[in-house]
Amino acid sequence: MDSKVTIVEVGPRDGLQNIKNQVPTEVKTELIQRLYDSGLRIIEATSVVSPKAVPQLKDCREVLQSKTVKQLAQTHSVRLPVLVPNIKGVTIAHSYGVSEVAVFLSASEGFSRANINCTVDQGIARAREVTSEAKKLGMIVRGYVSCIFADPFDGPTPESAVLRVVKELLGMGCYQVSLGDTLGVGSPSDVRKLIQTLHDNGVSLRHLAGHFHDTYGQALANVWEAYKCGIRVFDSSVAGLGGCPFAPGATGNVATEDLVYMFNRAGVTTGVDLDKLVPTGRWICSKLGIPTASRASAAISAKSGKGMASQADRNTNNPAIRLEWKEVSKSEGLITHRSGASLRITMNRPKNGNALTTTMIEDIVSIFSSSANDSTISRIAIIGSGKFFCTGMDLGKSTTPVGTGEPSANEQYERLHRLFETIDQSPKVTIACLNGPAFGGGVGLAFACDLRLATKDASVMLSEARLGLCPATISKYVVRELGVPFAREAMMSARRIPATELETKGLVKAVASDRPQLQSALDSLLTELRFVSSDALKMCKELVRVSWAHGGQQTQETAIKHIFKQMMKPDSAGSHGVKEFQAGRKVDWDLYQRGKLQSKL
Ligand SMILES: CC(C)(COP(=O)([O-])OP(=O)([O-])OC[C@H]1O[C@@H](n2cnc3c(N)ncnc32)[C@H](O)[C@@H]1OP(=O)([O-])[O-])[C@@H](O)C(=O)NCCC(=O)NCCSC(=O)C[C@@](C)(O)CC(=O)[O-]
Repeated sequence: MDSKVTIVEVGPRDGLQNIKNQVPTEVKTELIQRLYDSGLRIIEATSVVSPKAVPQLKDCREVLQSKTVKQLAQTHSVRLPVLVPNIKGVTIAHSYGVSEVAVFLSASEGFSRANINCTVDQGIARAREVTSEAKKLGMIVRGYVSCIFADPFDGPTPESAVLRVVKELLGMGCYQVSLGDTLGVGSPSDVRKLIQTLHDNGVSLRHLAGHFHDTYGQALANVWEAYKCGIRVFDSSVAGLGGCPFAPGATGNVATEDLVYMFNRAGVTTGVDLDKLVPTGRWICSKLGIPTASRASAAISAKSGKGMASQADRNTNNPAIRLEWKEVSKSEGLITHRSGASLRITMNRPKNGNALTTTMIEDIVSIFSSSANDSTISRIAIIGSGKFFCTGMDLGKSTTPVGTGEPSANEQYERLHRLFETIDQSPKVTIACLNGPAFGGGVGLAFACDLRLATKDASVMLSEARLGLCPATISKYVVRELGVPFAREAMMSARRIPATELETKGLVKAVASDRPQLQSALDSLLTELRFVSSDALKMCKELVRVSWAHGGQQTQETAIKHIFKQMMKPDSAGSHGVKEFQAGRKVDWDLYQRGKLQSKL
């Protein structure tokens, strides 16, 4: 078997075409450069299609005339094909000096109509025209056939339909046809059967490429099977990005990193440097704010300790997620800032590890209580200043009530109970930002909150037993969040549990490399949360609370029914959200809330 394969990197086109938020042109061109630097030598740069159909790639002209693309094209060491659907696309591409285009057809009617607004026959006629024009202009043309195994609207695709389109594309002058499992539903046995049929009907395998999406986790296996059948060219996308806006439910392409890893292990040359490609995948994911879909990349990053950095990078590199915070109050040991509908409480006794004094406890309770009825506030974060998040109750000689007997013990119990219960019962989204270690009551603060972010140096320690105490008032929240076995072990060992361990167990949402990145991760999370309704989250919190406390009992059923009725009301957030969904609009719930309040004034 030939021990060399060619990879057609489709990340900048297929990978990005379905991303909702507009990716800046500079990011797209930097991605192309980085892919080139990783050794990829065929990179589909963009598509020149209707900006209404694919708004994400509406900056195709800017990409094509960018310094990066122009310089790369001049080196003649890389091919930068561009996807075009019609003569307009070829003409535009040609005017920007493009020397290779790709035409695309569907083997099935439903997807053809959705994707290019015509029947398969009309698509073939259009592709013939496009190919002929492109060749006249001196370009080479690649062909794609989509939906080789199934169509999202029509169901399974007959092999005869694929054969027909492949033959048409080759007949009109495409030098190669890429077989697209657009839905990502095929498995290796389907791949073998189809390739066999094409081969038996006179299609040379030298003219075929594989393009496998990974919806059912079969993409890499499909590549391997196609390779064993004799295919030597594969399309893939860095970090497994991608998906077609017209193929609902389909996920990204096979990840280039996984492909390279697999072929490297098999001694098959790809020309790609995995050590450079993996950071490229991490980088683009950080820019898009999404995790990688590449298993190889995740494993390699974890091994080199880069996984956490990538999480942090993902939260800091995006300039759009820096929020403006304004100080709104300051008291002994606490500073409160506000940004829109979010509050951030900073425990500010760094010299004492932010140990909780009576005043601090009362002030925290007061902030949470007053915001509970304030519909202009949707989210509350709590963070520490200095090295520690919070070292728990103040155990100073003159301040601690430990060992002082009944009346002060009762007072302290009431105070702590009120603190944790007020946070736990808050109808707002509550977020603990562990900027450093938390001990005892500090751990309680963290686990009475809904969500947690942490720096990599943060940790939690239920240190009480070392002092002859036990995590009494906080046990309610700690046991609920940690689960019985882990909570028992954490209490009994009184050991330091690092943020990374908490992250692995899903107890911390993200780990940042340092404090500035923690702040950035918080800003990013708060921004994400604007797009979920605070009313809906209040109901979600209630559902979780009731299933924890009364799971399987009538109380739970009654509460669910009550929440369900609230949700279905004509003036509910749900009623607005569903209408906006039907109109194809994404709701910024902070703006919605503000509008609602203004209309009441
Ligand atoms: C095919 C059309 C154009 C038909 O769209 P249409 O609405 O039938 O045709 P139209 O000619 O009336 O064009 C509509 C508007 O688009 C403009 N337009 C028209 N063409 C272009 C062009 N080239 N560049 C820029 N603008 C263009 C045109 O000027 C007009 O603008 P308006 O007058 O309304 O302002 C449209 O449906 C379309 O652009 N579809 C693109 C679909 C697409 O890009 N899908 C994703 C790629 S395919 C894929 O991902 C699968 C693949 C390849 O990866 C393999 C696999 O996995 O299967």
